[in-house]
Amino acid sequence: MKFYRVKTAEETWSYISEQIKPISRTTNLPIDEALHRTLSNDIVAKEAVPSFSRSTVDGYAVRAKDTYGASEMMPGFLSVTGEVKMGEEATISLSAGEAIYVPTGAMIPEGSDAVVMIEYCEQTGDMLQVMRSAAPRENIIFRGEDVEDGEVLLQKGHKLRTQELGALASLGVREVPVYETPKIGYLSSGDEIVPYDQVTLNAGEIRDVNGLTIPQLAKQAGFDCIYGGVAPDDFSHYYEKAKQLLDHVDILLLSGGSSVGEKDFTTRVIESLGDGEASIDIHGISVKPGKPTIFGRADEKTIVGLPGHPASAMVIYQMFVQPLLRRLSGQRVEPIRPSKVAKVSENIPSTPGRTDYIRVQLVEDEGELFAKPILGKSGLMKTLVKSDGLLEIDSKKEGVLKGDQVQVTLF
Ligand SMILES: Nc1nc2c(c(=O)[nH]1)N[C@H]1C(S)=C(S)[C@@H](COP(=O)(O)OP(=O)(O)OC[C@H]3O[C@@H](n4cnc5c(N)ncnc54)[C@H](O)[C@@H]3O)O[C@H]1N2
Ligand code: MOO
Repeated sequence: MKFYRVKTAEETWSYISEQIKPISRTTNLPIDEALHRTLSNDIVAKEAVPSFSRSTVDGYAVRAKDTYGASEMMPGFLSVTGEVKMGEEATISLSAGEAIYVPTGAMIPEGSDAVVMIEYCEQTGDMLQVMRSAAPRENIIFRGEDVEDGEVLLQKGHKLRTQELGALASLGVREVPVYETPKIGYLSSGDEIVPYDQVTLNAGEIRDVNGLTIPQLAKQAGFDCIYGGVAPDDFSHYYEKAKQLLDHVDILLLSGGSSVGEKDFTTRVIESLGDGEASIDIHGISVKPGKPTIFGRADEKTIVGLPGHPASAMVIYQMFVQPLLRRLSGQRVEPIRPSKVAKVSENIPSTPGRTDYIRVQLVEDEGELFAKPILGKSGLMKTLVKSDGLLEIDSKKEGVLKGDQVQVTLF
């Protein structure tokens, strides 16, 4: 038995962005409940923001050209004809040679195209001395300068952060159409795996580490994840557990049994799931760690077979499952991952043709940041405990050299 349909890391990302479609269910949510959700439609502004031109300073609204040449030595003289009150309409308009007092945020009167700050003015009775010239548009936010009426403010697929919610609030949008969050199911497999809260172990048993780490990573990214327990290395029991879970979720994550051993049933389980078509699209990614990873589909739902080794499962989750979940939740663009630039502390060889994810610790030395490889087998959790992030060595390289500058993707 061999791996088949092995893909490179790049081919796997293309598969995710091209073959995986966002889940179709959408809902409308009040904006104060829509943080981190993804828009399922464009948001078109139905009004301009701001709806009136307003001053950004406390000062005098003027016609810019009336102030040209004004300086402390040669002030310009204007006559003050009134003031605009906060939150009220500017009822008077401004003519040549006139100035009207405006506080910060107040409406700019008709006829004015600039505001001179009070620091550069001196008012005596109705007479204003202006000691600095103002350029047209200076100190004014114009009507529609933030958002124009009819403008597409946000596009379908945009993930809503606090600043987007603020922009929606300014527009008076109270509800937004968003994709439903994909429901995730997670199931561990292996005769040796016991629940992680089991106090004593019998010979040969190990605790379900992935059953804790993977649902926690999903939770940290804002997804709900149903934990399905542990399936034994027995096709029909494994199949039954997976089938039950699949009925309630949009995506199923299976851990273990993804390799090519006699008891590695994950491929067969995926192929048998679903009432209609089921397929294995990827079996093996040319990466280290985590080569025995599976991407398949059954009943138009995505199923991922994660490698059993805990460090491999976490790396594959970070590099491939997380983008897959974002894609399923309708996100259009890949967000920028938090990363740090560091120098490699020692030569790290790698095999061309395979993308390596090296677990690294970031160490500061005399003001410089170094990426120190934490080498070790992918069954060892402590390699991840000691690490701050992953250094990717792409498949064309034979490694990185001591002193090379690299980007470390942080956990
Ligand atoms: N003949 C080959 N054998 C293996 C290959 C290969 O290419 N040819 N690949 C190796 C690599 S690399 C990995 S990674 C593993 C992945 O195998 P599986 O996905 O089939 O995982 P298992 O065999 O079920 O488990 C591997 C290892 O991890 C432990 N494990 C499994 N599940 C959990 C869990 N939920 N929590 C903690 N630990 C878990 C399991 O006990 C095994 O020790 O295959 C290699 N073999
Ligand atoms: O691909 Mo495995 O995860 O290296 O141990």
